[in-house]
Amino acid sequence: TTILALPFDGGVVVCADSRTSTGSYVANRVSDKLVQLSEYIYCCRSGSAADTQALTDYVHYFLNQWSLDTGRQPTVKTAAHLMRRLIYNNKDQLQAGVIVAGWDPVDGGSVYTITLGGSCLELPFATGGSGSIFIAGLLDSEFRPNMSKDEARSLAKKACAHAMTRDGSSGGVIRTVAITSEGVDRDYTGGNELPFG
Ligand SMILES: C#CCCCC(=O)N[C@@H](Cc1ccccc1)C(=O)N[C@@H](CC(C)C)B(O)O
Repeated sequence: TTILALPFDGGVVVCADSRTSTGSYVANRVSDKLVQLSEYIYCCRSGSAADTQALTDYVHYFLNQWSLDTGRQPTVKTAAHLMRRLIYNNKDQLQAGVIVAGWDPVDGGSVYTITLGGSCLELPFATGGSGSIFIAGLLDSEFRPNMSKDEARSLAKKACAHAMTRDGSSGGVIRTVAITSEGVDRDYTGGNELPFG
């Protein structure tokens, strides 16, 4: 997997490849690793498909319940710490490396990475999954705060494409979601490969 989250002026773009693998077999070449946790918050999944599906189901449920009780939207920080608690408290049974990112009126666009051990770090931008090692330097050199939405989306796709080329566990299409106060806007690049392509 290759996942990343890049804040920009007014929001954040999240990005992922679409490969689920079991060894060298590609179990799903069109997976969706970008999961909506609440109206303006998304989770980028890496690690065990099963564990991260269960974790995002729980956090989505908790945030939805909280919004129904309070009539408010949760902050990204709240979503990230809910996720962190679940991962930390079950660390011996989970394989989940996730990025929680989104927009809220308190902090604007923000990004939290949660490691396998359950530590939660807010970062200027984040990348994760097996493919992230190939693009750490590219992003260090090319990421700038306060880019435009289109600049951030283009950089995300460029970085993800390089990782998908080099990492055998990443591939398929490049999915992105741009999250701002106006809502969420999803797209994908690639696809239409021949069935054996
Ligand atoms: C189908 C099936 C069985 C396992 C599928 C399955 O979880 N694959 C994992 C790799 C993995 C992990 C832990 C145990 C085994 C196999 C996978 O592709 N993870 C990608 C992200 C998830 C969210 C799709 B990525 O991190 O490469």
